[in-house]
Amino acid sequence: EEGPRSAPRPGPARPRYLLYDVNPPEGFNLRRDVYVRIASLLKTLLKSENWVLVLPPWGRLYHWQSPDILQVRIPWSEFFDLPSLNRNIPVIEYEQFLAESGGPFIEQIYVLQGYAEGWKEGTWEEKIDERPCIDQLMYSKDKHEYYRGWFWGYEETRGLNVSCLSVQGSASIVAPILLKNTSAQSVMLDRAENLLHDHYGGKDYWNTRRSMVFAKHLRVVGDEFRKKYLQSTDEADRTHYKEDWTQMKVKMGTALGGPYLGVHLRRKDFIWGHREDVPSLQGAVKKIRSLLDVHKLEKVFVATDAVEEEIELLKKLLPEMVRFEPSWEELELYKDGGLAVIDQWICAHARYFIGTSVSTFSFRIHEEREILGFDPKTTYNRFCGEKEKNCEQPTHWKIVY
Ligand SMILES: C[C@@H]1O[C@H](OP(=O)(O)OP(=O)(O)OC[C@H]2O[C@@H](n3cnc4c(=O)[nH]c(N)nc43)[C@H](O)[C@@H]2O)[C@@H](O)[C@H](O)[C@@H]1O
Repeated sequence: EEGPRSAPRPGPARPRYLLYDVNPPEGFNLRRDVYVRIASLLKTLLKSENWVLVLPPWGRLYHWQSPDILQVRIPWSEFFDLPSLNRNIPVIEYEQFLAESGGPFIEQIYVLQGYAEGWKEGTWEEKIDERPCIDQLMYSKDKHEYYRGWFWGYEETRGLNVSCLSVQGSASIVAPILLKNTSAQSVMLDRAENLLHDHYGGKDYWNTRRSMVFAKHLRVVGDEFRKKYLQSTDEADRTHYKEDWTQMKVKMGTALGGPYLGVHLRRKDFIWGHREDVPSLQGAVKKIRSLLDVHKLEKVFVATDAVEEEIELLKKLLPEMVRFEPSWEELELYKDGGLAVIDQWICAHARYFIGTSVSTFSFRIHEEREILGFDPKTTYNRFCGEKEKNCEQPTHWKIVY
């Protein structure tokens, strides 16, 4: 058999486990980006040893504020298709790690941090060193000398060793430390967002990104909504999807998209900071109306995290807007993460898309549309703030196969 699935795994039969976590305030779609960085580290490790990536359970995210539902210890399979991830790199869920490794212990934890002294201007160099911890540790020793920590809400998990690594560089810079400086069977990198991409926008980047296929049950919900409320089907829209991402390679400009405008309107913390690059609701609606006109579209699908008051105002300003409004049962079933996926999936299938400045939620929609084969002109668009002088549009990151 050919392809990444059959890639040989050198080394002993028993794998070593790589775990990671991200700074608590970071959101869902920033975390998806950190996964891509860690996946390229794992690819580097696999060149010399047998490693498996343990997927960090989702939960306790700042933005997941829906009341009355418990959103911790959520496995990746609730949002993503595990077989698809496994066609890129070997991954397992945390529960499987617990079962396989026989215990709640993570042998070595490295907390990644910057350099206390910063760096001198104009002298950027990649480096990594074991250093004293700068910030107060989020781990503490219990009476048995084991380390306790957040561990994704798994209260029985313990760390055996915790130390800090000052790092300035791309993900694979950690590889020599994992291969030579430690013999721990399981190693966790905390604050993994401190690592940069090995090669942003390159072939490995896109392979990993393409492997992050949304879970089928969420895609089905999005597809049914498109059909029912937006007259959008894959046949009519020329968005042909293959379940196996390794078999999918669409020529740019092939996809037409459904007869609607897709909008991602990020609010909450994006407006609380009074940022110049985010529009008022009136400004956004004005832009939406002009786009509907230019592209001769009648329907507009809006994905937003706006608070109830703002939604009410939006409804007044734009009565024809279509949104995915979950019932209580749907919310409980899909959770805030699943609703984000459904919104993104519907925006990804629109004839034309416009998003919010520097929101990773919008960036992930750009990528999804790039995978589906949309003309970049219909994708890399964002709202401008009313007072913004130089409203630069998002960069086109061309897919590489
Ligand atoms: C200020 C920064 O903002 C960054 O947010 P940004 O890139 O927009 O995007 P995310 O990292 O996804 O975080 C925003 C979260 O808010 C919710 N959300 C935002 N827009 C929508 C929407 O249209 N529909 C639905 N269903 N949910 C939405 C959702 O839970 C999403 O994961 C954070 O990642 C950083 O950690 C930091 O907080």
